[in-house]
Amino acid sequence: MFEQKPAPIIGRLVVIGVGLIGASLASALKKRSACTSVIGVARRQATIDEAIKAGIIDAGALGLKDVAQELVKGDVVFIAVPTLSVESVLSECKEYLHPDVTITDGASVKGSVIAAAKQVYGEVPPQLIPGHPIAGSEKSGVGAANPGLYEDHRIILTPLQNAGASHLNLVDSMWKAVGGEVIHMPVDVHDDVLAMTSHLPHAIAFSLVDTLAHDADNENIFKYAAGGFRDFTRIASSDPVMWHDIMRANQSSVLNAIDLFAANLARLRSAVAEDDSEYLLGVFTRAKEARDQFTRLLTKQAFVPKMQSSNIEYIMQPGGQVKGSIRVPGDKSISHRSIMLGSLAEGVTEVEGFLEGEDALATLQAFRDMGVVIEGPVNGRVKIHGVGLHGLKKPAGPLYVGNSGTSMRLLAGILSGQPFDSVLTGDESLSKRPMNRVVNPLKAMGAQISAEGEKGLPPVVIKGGAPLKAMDYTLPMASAQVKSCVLLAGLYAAGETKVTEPAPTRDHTERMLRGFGYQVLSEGAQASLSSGGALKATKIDVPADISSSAFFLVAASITPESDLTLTHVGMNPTRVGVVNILKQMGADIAVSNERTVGGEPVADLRVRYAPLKGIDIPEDQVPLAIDEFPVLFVAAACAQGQTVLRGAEELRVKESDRIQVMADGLAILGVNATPTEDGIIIQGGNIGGGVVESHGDHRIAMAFAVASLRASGSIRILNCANVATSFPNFAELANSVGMQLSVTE
Ligand SMILES: O=C(O)C1=C[C@@H](OP(=O)(O)O)[C@@H](O)[C@H](O)C1
Ligand SMILES: C=C(OP(=O)(O)O)C(=O)O
Repeated sequence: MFEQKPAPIIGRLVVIGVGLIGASLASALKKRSACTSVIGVARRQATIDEAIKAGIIDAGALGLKDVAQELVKGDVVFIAVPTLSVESVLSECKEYLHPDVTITDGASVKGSVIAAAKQVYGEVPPQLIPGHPIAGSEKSGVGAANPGLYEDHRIILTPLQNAGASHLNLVDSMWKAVGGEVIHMPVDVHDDVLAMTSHLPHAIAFSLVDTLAHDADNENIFKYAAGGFRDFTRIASSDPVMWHDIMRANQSSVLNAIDLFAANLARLRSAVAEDDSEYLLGVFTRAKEARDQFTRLLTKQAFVPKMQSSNIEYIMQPGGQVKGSIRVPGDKSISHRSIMLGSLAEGVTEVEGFLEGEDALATLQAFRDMGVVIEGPVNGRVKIHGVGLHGLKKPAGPLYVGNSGTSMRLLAGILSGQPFDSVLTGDESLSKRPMNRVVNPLKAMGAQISAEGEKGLPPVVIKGGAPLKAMDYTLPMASAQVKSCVLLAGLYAAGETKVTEPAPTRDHTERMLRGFGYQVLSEGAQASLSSGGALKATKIDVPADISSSAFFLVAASITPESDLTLTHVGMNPTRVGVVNILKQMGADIAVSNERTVGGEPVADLRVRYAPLKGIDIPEDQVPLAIDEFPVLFVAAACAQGQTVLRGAEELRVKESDRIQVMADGLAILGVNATPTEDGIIIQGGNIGGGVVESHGDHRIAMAFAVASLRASGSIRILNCANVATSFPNFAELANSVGMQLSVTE
C-alpha cells in the first residue's frame, strides 16, 4: 500500500517579502505539505535565488503582477513587508488579483493595514483577512527562516464584519497547520495590547542602547555590560525599518504606552531620590512575582514546579523501611494565617518555616494581588509588610486560590469587610466544594456575598462597602474554616462577634490573633472578638505540619522494624487526633522535647513499629484528625480486626469525597472497606497491589503511597500532582526514610 500524503490545506502560497516572517511561513507550510507550492515575491533577485536555493520557495518573481494572473480560489497571498509598505502592495493586489484569492498579512499594526485597504479599495475587501503572528526574533532576512517559528504561538486575526467566511476559514486553517493557536480580536484591541506588550518594550530597548552607545564612555559600558544589559536589550537588534514603521503606524497606542511607562519611571525616580525603600521593594517584589508567574504560564507550570504536569503518577514498590529523622514542611493552616494576619497587621512580620506549597502560596499571591509587599519565600522565610486592617487595595481581577478551601473560606471573611468588590475563584476541585457554609453567616452579618446555585459553589462574588454587624453564630458543623471566616469578618463588624462550635476544631486563628496583640476570648465552645483593635506585626515560627507528619506516623507504625523521629511537629491539642487514634490502636509513639513556639505547642515524635488493632474511633477525635483519615484508613487496613469511623460526613466535601475515594482504592487493593453515610468500616487484612486513582487529592495520593509498605504487589497511584499543595517534597522524604517511590510524568 502507498502511504497517503495529507491533502494540502491551501493551494499556492504567494509570499510578498521573503524575510523572517514570510520565509518562515513558507518553509513551515512546505515542510508539512500544507500548500501545493510557494512563490516568493521580493524586490531583489538575489533574495529570490537564495530562497530557492534554500528550498523555501519553488519559484520567484520581482512583482505580484508577474504571478497574479495564475492565482485562483484557494490560493493565499501573504503580505510580509514592513508595515508602511503594505499600502503599495495592496494597490498591486487591487489591480491584479481576482477577488476569490485570499489575502492576509503579518504586520504588527492592524489599524494601519485597515486604513491602507480603505485607501486603496474604498472599503476593506472581503478577501482580506488582516493577521499578526505573535512570533518573531531579533534576527531578520531569508537566512533566518525557521519552519518551527509559529509552533505553539498565538496568531491574532482581526477580520472585519464583512470578511468572507471562506477566506477566513482558509487563513485560520493555514495558521493552525503550522502549529499556531489562532485567536480573533477587534483591530483597536489588538493595537492597544501590542503597543503595551511589544511596541513599548522595543521602543525602550532601542532607546536604552542608543543612550548608552552615545555615552562618551560607551566602550567601557559595553565592555562591562554583562547579563542585565544583554538580556534586556536583545530586541534592539531587530530590523530597524520594521520598527520605525510600527511606531509610526501605531502612533496613538504607542504614545499611551510610553506615557504610562514614563509616569511610572518618574515615580520610581522619585522613590530612589527620596530613598523610599517601601515603594522600591513594592515595585520590585510585585514585578518579580508577575514575571515569575508569566514564566510559569509560558512553560505551563504552576507555583510549585512539581504541579506543572497534571498526570504525575507514583509507582510504589512493595515493602521498604521507615528509618531516620526528618522534619516535614511547615503547617499549612498556620502558613495561610501567617500571610493573612501579617498582611492585616501594622509593621513587618517575619515568618520562618512557611510551607512553600501551592495552597499557602495561593494565599500569598492573593495578598500580593491586593497590594501587600511580601518578600520571599526563601527557604521558608517570608517578610510581610503589613498594610493594617484597612490598607488592602482592590485587586485587578479575580483572586484565584487554586485547590485551597482554607484560602477561599478565610478570605471570604476578610473580603466581606473591605470597601472594594472582589471575586474568589479556584480550580476544578475547589469549584465543586460548598461555600454556603461561609456565605450564609457572612450574609447574616450584612455582607453582600454570593456563590453559585443551591450548594453555593465558587466563584464567590463579594460586593465591597457593605457595613458588617457582629453576630452570635453557632456553627452547624465543626469547621475551623467557617469559625475563622466569621472571626475574621468580625474584625470589621460593629460590636462583638461570637462563634460557638459543636466540637473543638483547630484554633490557630484565635492563637495567632492573640500573637498579633488582638484580644480574642475563648470560653468553652465559644470564641469572641470585637472590632476596633489593631494587629501589631510579630515573628512567627511555623511548626512542622502534623497532617504531613501523619503519613510517616502511620508508615512507621505499620512497617516492622521501623524507627523514625519527626522533629518540631506542631502538637496543638486541636490537631493531635491522629496521635490519639493511633495510640488507641496500639501504636508506639513517644513524645519528647515539648515546648511552645509563638503560641503553638511543638514536640519531637519517635515512632516505632507496633502491631495495630482495629477500634471504634471516638467521635470527639474526628474534628481533631479531620485531614488525617485517608492515611488512618491505611492503618486500619493493616490492623487486626475491624475499625469503624462515624460522624465524619465532612470528609465527603474535601478535595475529593474522601470516604468514597478511599473505599474504592482500598477495594482495588483487596481490602474489605465499606463506606457508610458518615464514615467507613474497614476489616484489617492483607494489602495487594494495583492501580488506584487519587482524584487529584493530595492526601489520598500520599495515603496510598504509605499503603505500599505493607502491600504484596506494586501500587500505581494516578493523578498525584496536587501533593504539591501541602507537601511538595513528599517523594524525596519518603524515599529518604526507605520507602520505594518513583515519580513518572
Ligand atoms: O482551618 C483550616 O486551616 C482547616 C480546617 C479544616 O477544614 P474544615 O474547616 O472544612 O473542617 C481542614 O480540613 C483544612 O485542611 C484546614
Ligand atoms: C481539606 C484540606 O484543605 P483545604 O480545605 O484548605 O483545601 C486538606 O488539606 O486536607
